[in-house]
Amino acid sequence: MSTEEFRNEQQFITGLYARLDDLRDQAERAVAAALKDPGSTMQARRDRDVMVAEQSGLLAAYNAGETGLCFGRLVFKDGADHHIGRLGMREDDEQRTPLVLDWRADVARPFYLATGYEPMGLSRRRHITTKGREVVSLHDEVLDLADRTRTGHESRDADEVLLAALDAARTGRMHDIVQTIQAEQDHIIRSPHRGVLVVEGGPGTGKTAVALHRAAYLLYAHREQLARRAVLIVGPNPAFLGYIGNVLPSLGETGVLLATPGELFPGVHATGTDTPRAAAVKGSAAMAGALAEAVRDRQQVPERGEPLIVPHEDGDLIIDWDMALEARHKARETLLPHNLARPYFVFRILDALAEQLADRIGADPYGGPNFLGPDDIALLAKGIAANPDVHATIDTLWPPLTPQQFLAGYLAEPTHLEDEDAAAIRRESGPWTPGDVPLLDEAAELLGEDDSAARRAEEAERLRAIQYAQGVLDVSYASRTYEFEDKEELDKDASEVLSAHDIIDAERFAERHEEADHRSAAERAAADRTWAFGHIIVDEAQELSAMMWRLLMRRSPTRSMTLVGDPAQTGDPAGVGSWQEILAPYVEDRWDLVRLGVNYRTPAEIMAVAAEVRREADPAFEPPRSVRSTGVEPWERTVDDPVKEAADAVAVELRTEGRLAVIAPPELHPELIAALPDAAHGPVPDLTRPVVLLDPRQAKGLEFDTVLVVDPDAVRAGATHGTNDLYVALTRATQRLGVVRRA
Ligand SMILES: Nc1ncnc2c1ncn2[C@@H]1O[C@H](COP(=O)(O)OP(=O)(O)OP(=O)(O)O)[C@@H](O)[C@H]1O
Repeated sequence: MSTEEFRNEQQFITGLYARLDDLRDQAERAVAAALKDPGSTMQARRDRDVMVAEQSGLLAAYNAGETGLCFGRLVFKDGADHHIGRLGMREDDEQRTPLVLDWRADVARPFYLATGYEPMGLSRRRHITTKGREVVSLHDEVLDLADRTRTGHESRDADEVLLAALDAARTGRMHDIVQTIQAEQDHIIRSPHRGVLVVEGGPGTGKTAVALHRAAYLLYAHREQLARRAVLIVGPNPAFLGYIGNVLPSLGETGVLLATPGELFPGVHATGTDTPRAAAVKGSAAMAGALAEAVRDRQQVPERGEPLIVPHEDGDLIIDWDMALEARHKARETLLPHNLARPYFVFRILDALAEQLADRIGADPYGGPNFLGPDDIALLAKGIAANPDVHATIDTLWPPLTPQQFLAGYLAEPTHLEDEDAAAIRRESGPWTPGDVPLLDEAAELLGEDDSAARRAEEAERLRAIQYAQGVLDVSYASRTYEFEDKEELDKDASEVLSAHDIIDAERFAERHEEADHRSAAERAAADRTWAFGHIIVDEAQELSAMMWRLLMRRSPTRSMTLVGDPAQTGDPAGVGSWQEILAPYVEDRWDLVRLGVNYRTPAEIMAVAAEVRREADPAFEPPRSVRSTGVEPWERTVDDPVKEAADAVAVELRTEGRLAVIAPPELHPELIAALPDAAHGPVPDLTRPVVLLDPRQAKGLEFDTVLVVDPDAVRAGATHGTNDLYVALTRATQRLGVVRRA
């Protein structure tokens, strides 16, 4: 419809894109010029790195703005009139007049919250739908009933834009929802709650969408702090991370680390899998105690009456029960982790051995004082300390340990567990599993890193940086004295004019510049086990084990977290049942719970089938209310050959638009792969392909236009939480569901 209103809007949007092109150009040129300049001094290089990082961030945001740059407009009763978009932009004039407001700005809030009852000062709200740079449609809602002006774009159905988004064919990648965030979601996204916020809701209620938009909002509202400390988003599996990976970049945000729980120990790739029983044992809180005991077991003393004897040039050295026990007691008394307490043990033994040798060599046979002077004894001690056999023997008692060495040894011979539990996790070799990752982290805490060499190098670098910073400050100070030649004037003004010298000392100056590391905060965080994140978001939080929670809490000393999940979808045998149980050890009852109750994904017809499955376990179960009903009933067939039936059904369903998933228990996959040669499959399948084969666990968090669930009885019987897995599988479709049952 080409009304004048429409033409005006198009003109505005065209102007907006022209401004975007300009800004993008400027940023591109700035980055290109900076990269060309090698930087003559260290300072220049650091400045350049900061600039490149800043401008690259801007560039990413401008590129993200290309689609759906502006999607709304708010006209207030008082005449104020604002366009709302994916990012905020200003005019290139002296006042830097706002052209379009970032959706996260406070002024933009009525776009999501205003209603006829609560118009929040609005007279009219407009949804602008664009395709590329073209305006496709306008939907106006009149919120001020006294306003009689009509544009010809007034919408009869307020949810038209939302329903169009929900009905659209899926692409295999999640999209942002900035244009249609609903009020209940907006409250969570912008929640000022600083501690742990739990968002609970059934399938399709937008938990993932809300979590991601909350990350974007927090990065906007607390940019300074969060850009430095980074935001961590934990998702259940790599396919899921691929599925959600575009949402934040599409909102112009890149300072975020996405990881599965199995990726949270730097340097370890957890490619193995545990049996359900092993996963449950490894995930249980009891493991923390067992590992702590096992570390103590690695701090040994010789048997009583069976001392260790080390041949030495000045005579045999004897490490006996008494000596080692006393040294161990002293080392443990420090309360330091194993590797950091180890030097105390070693020095104590070396001292005792030196004393032992001195007593023997210098002893006066007639009972007089020892013949040896302090210098002789020092020389003896030096000889002992330089003897590699002595160290090798001490190592057998209190060995330096890496988390990997320790855990591999522990898994080969698990201790401090019930026999059956120990048997379930025993493993001589093989790759690390995701269940091992929190155990490695626990071990790293118990052992403490022996990072003395790295720390020495770091300290040397820091001192060098301070020296350099001192030089820079001296130059700045010198230039100031030059400006205030008159001594009197200098004294007079010194109290009013602050220079860098007054504000920071060299040490802080150096630290500030260290922050200008070439890598982004997210990259640095990924490589650092001890990184403290500014905020952590956990999706499918119900899946994490008690041991995994210990790891995550270590990464979040401020306990600034958003956890989203649905206990009814728990699949992992080690998943912790209740939020209270998860959180009480860390924050007691200082956490907030909010619920989402509307299902935006699954049509009512499909949800009714899924709810029946849930009711087997929980007869009172009420599913979240579906926003849509499509009139298309799910089908179910019982056949002798479910694989053939599934392949035939795929051929039929492929005639409709969008993506299709075949969700089947893992044991059926080889046959299904043969029957569906074009289907994407494997641990990280390409979700953008027309047909994808998944097992129910992989399907977590994903969605498709059409879903075929094959052999549901095997899904239900195949896992600890088989009914939950089936429920997850049945709730993945946005349009059509078929179930192929084995006769
Ligand atoms: N306000 C909204 N506007 C448009 N689409 C929305 C909105 N809220 C949710 N959706 C869509 O609904 C679908 C389900 O959302 P999401 O995956 O976040 O749900 P979920 O609660 O995490 O589901 P599950 O627990 O089943 O994984 C997605 O396609 C999402 O984009």
